[in-house]
Formats: sequence, structure tokens, C-alpha cells
Amino acid sequence: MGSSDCQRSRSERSPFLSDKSAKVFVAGHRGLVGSAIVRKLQSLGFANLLLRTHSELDLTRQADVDSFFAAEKPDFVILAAAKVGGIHANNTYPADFIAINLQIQTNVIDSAYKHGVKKLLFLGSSCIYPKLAPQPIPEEALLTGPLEPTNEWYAVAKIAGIKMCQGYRVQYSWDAISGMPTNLYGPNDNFHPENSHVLPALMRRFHEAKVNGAKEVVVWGTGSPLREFLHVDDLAEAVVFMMEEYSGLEHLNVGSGKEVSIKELAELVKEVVGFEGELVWDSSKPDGTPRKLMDSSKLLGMGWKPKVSLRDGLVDTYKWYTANAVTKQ
Ligand SMILES: NC(=O)C1=CN([C@@H]2O[C@H](COP(=O)(O)OP(=O)(O)OC[C@H]3O[C@@H](n4cnc5c(N)ncnc54)[C@H](OP(=O)(O)O)[C@@H]3O)[C@@H](O)[C@H]2O)C=CC1
Ligand SMILES: C[C@H]1O[C@H](OP(=O)(O)OP(=O)(O)OC[C@H]2O[C@@H](n3cnc4c(=O)[nH]c(N)nc43)[C@H](O)[C@@H]2O)[C@@H](O)[C@@H](O)C1=O
Repeated sequence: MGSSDCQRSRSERSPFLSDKSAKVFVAGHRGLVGSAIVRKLQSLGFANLLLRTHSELDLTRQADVDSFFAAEKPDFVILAAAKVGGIHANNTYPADFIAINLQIQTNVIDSAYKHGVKKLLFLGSSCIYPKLAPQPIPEEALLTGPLEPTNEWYAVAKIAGIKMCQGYRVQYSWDAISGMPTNLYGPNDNFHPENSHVLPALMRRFHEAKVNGAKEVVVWGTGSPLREFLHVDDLAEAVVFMMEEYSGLEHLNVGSGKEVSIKELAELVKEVVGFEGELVWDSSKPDGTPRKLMDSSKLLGMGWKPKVSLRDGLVDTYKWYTANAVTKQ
């Protein structure tokens, strides 16, 4: 901190949608979330998106991030770059999940503030809440109990991101907001066999089993955990909505309000993919948190509404997977 171009008091809200020539930096634009946000912004006519791949700008490098902001002076920032993964990756690489996420978000948030960005949106995750939070989980449940052990390092980094946005808002009247999405899926997801989230992992496993004529597919855990899934296009609409409509201290939950058990999800993915064999449950793998349905009534009350059903979203994602991901591997 302490740069001469710090803007110490920016209490005025800056409309987002009225100027489509504004420079918007979407960090992580090739990921599941960032790519959906780019599609949405392009469809709205934003003509000046600022995009950098990981190899062009490593966001863990503080000096590089600061030089980028000094040179480019974005008007708005949407922070969708992070070290992300499913239950196995979170449990296996805890140092990466806490260190990389703290570095990326600290560098981007601080440089954005110092170089005059009008508004920044930080994305966290539903794993910030206590393992045994009341369901559906209201925003107020944050920091009221112990975290789920399989992802506590990632969760602590994400909680720090919320608090950093709040700290800069309180101290500098800077318009930094946070959205906490539930489990997401859609085009450009990570389909890695071990490090991905459950939905893309199962889609790939069922697809490969179908293509190879396998009789069974292994699914992790007991199948009893409940999860809430949101199509990433619905999240992208929520992001744009929050950029335009929300300017507050508290983070906002972003969920579909619909939960399914992992067993129900596995059956649905199996059906969409067209695999006809059996499911085998590997209970040596962790279940993770038993349930995490978010209470998204604050955002819903402001006017955002999810549109994509889980079945339609799965069909759409499987189409994308067969057209894109399969040929890449
Ligand atoms: N996926 C989900 O289910 C959920 C995601 N979220 C949140 O949404 C955000 C985006 O997640 P998602 O799109 O799924 O993740 P992805 O892994 O699909 O995308 C993350 C993006 O960040 C980039 N990135 C990672 N490290 C760096 C770095 N050091 N420098 C520059 N770029 C980097 C990646 O580039 P590269 O691949 O080249 O490294 C990639 O483009 C995260 O904050 C995540 O917490 C929240 C809830 C659920
Ligand atoms: C978004 C959220 O994602 C992570 O939390 P999670 O919800 O537990 O994520 P998950 O998608 O990996 O698993 C969901 C459930 O599904 C089961 N499961 C079955 N079979 C497979 C399988 O093949 N792969 C995976 N990954 N899970 C499987 C698995 O055992 C678990 O019971 C956080 O670490 C954190 O990153 C975060 O915020």
C-alpha cells in the first residue's frame, strides 16, 4: 500500500452496465467461471475486456500484477482466477490451495484499489461456511463454527478474500464486493479424473466407460452427501447483476436453491451420458461436508433468478464435453 495514486475515498457507486466501453479485467478468463463471464459480457456488448492468460500474467507475482494495473488502469475487475479443485485436490494439496489463493487475491485486490479501479467483485465459495452450518445456510453463518476439514485451507483463503474486500470498503470507502457461489458446472469445466469436482469427474468417467464398453463405474464416498449445483451461465448473470445492483459490505450467496444427493446426481449423469452399466461406491474416499444448501434469498430478493435446470444444464455440458474436451485429451 501507500502508492501516490491511491484513491482514498471513492464512496460514489459507479454504474457498470451504462458504459460498454469501460475496461473490465476478467481475471481467470479461460476457466469455467471466467469464460462464462466473458461470454455474458460480450453478449451485452462490452468491447474493452482486459484478458491475460496465466502464462502472460502470473497473478501470484505481486510486482507483475502491480505493473499490469499501473499500465492498463482497468475500470472494473472481476476476480475469477484461483487455484480450484474438487475434494481430492483440496485434501491433497493444502499448501497450494491456501498459498496460491491468498497470493492471487491479495495482489489483485490491493493493486486494483491502488490503481483506481472503480469496483471489484471477488468470488469465494460455499465451502467458507462451517461444516455443520444451519441449512439453508444464510450469509450470517460465516465464522460461526469449525470448517469442513477436506477444504479448510481453501476456505480460509476465501474467507480472507471476503474480509479483505470488507476492510478496503471500511477503511477507504472502496467498492469491493464478494459473491459466494455454490458448486458450479458447465462448459470449460475441469474434467481431470482425480482433481476435478464431482460433476465433470463423473461425466468423463461415464463417457469413457460407455465408449470402452465397461460394465461398472466407481463413484467416490457413500453417495449420501447433498450438494446444490448451479449452471455457470446463471452465475455469470449473477455476477453482472451484482456488478450493477449491489454495493455492500456483506458477501452474497449465489445458489440454485435445489439440492440433490451424490447418488441422485450420479444416476442423472449416467442417464444423460447414456452409460448402461452399474455404479460401485468406493467408501474409502471422503464424503466431505454432509450438506451445503445455501440460502440465496438476499440476491433473489434483489431480482436475480437462476434459469437452467440441472437436467438441461447436464445435457448442455455433455454436448460441450463431447465436442471439445474429448478431442483435447
Ligand atoms: N468450480 C466451482 O464449482 C466453483 C468455483 N468457485 C470460484 O469461482 C472462481 C473460478 O473458479 P473456476 O472457474 O471453477 O476455476 P478454473 O480452474 O476453471 O479457472 C481458474 C482460472 O484461474 C487461472 N489461474 C489460476 N492460477 C493463476 C495464476 N497464478 N495466475 C493467473 N491465472 C491463474 C487459471 O488459469 P490456468 O488454468 O492457466 O492456470 C484459470 O483460468 C474461483 O474463485 C472459485 O473459487 C466458487 C464456487 C464453486
Ligand atoms: C465447490 C466445492 O468443491 C469441493 O467440495 P465438494 O462439494 O465436496 O466437492 P466435490 O465436487 O469434489 O465432491 C462432492 C461429493 O461428490 C463425491 N464424489 C463422488 N465421486 C466423485 C468423483 O469422482 N470426484 C469428485 N471430486 N467427487 C466425487 C465426493 O466424495 C463428495 O462427497 C471443495 O473442496 C471446494 O473446492 C468447494 O468449494
